[in-house]
Amino acid sequence: MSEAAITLDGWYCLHDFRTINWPAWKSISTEEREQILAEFHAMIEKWEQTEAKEQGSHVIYSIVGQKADIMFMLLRPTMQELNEIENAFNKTRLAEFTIPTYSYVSVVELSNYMAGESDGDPYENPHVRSRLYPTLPKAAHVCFYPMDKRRQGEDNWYMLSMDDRRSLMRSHGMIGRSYAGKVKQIITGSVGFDDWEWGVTLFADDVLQFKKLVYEMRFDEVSARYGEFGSFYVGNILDPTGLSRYFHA
Ligand code: VOV
Repeated sequence: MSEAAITLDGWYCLHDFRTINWPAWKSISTEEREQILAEFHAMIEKWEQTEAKEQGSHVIYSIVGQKADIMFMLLRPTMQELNEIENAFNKTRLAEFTIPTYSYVSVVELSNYMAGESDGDPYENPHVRSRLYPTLPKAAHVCFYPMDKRRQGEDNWYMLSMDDRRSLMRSHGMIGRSYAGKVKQIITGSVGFDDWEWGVTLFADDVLQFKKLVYEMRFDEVSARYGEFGSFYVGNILDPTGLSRYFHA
């Protein structure tokens, strides 16, 4: 048996995709819409308080194309809290005008492929902590997709030695690092939680950098040979003002 990678696991993560029932939303009065949005904004204020206390984080994006209209990405210390938020949203009036379209459950993950020698508990290391328990960037754009590492015939990631995987991941990391300041990645592990092995969430102010990064990685062995990918979702940030504009009928 190959040596398993050791993961460090941080906050639990829910990507919640909804489609808006625009005809139903437009059919109600302006006054009713305002009441519904006030209830929704009050819920977001609570999320903001949680984020300010560094007990979780969230972002909301408008999704481009027909796979979904809106995405909530939520980070919380426990799976229970994620579920409570999901249920609380489902009980708001606004949820009556949304149709769940896709969701992804995972946990922020760091693997030990690039870990250097360092003493002590990594969970006490401030740099590691900032990656495991991140405040999500409020970047202009997001790109989300789930992925697996292939297990087919000669191309079985899970049969490679630790040294081989480490060397492949080093090359991956070098490409990633050349996008420093342009793209920020949050890798969430979902083995045992959802249908794919990882969720990849990328943040950038220049949307074209997603295409450049993902394309460049396609030629790198770890993606070219071992990467399998699900559907891609790309979106534009919705801050509180943007949200009000978004729901303005
Ligand atoms: C901004 C770019 C960027 C950077 C800097 C970066 C760096 C790194 C490092 C250093 C490491 C390993 C240690 C750790 O930190 O966990 C990883 C790990 C990982 N990555 Fe990555 N990645 C990036 C970006 C990046 C992208 C775009 C993708 C999708 C691949 C593609 O082809 O579409 C990806 C995937 C992953 C995955 C699935 C893992 C876990 C693999 C495993 O088997 O455990 N990643 N990644």
